[in-house]
Amino acid sequence: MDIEKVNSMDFGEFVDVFGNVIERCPLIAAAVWSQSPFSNLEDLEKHFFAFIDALPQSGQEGILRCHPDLAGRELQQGTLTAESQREQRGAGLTSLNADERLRLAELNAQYRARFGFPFVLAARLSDRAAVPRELARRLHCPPAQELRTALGEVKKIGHLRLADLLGAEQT
Ligand SMILES: NC(=O)NC1=NC(=O)NC1=O
Repeated sequence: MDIEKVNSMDFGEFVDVFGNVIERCPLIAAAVWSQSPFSNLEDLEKHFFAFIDALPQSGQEGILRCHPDLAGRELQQGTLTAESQREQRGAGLTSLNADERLRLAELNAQYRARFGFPFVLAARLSDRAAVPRELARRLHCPPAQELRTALGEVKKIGHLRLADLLGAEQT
């Protein structure tokens, strides 16, 4: 898909295509559409990220809370979005043994209890060994710093999802 195609989309098409660039936050795509036309992928991405950066902390934490846990209940129940399912499978999180799954569940619970939002990491850039290690490390970060780190991961996930969408059908 090229940027001309994106710029030709009406509101409904745009949100259909880009509504899950930020996990379960179609509002962001709905807001970004009004910034059309976009000069390229970087410009489109810049508007997604600017929306996130302009939110109050409650809104930014809300975005994090829209993310399913890594290797959590939704993965077990098969209720993940298609993108999230692909990302978590790609990181090997669908083939954890019982011990690995339990450890991740414990770490996720500790993290959420400390920060009030779930641990978010770009799974496609990680793997089954690195996820618990990174979670354990970030668990000790100061809350203000951890919010910034987690939002950085949301942007990495968004960047990869946008690249998939715009890179798709590239001949
Ligand atoms: N809590 C999370 O980090 N969730 C996720 N990271 C991804 O890359 N995909 C997800 O669903």
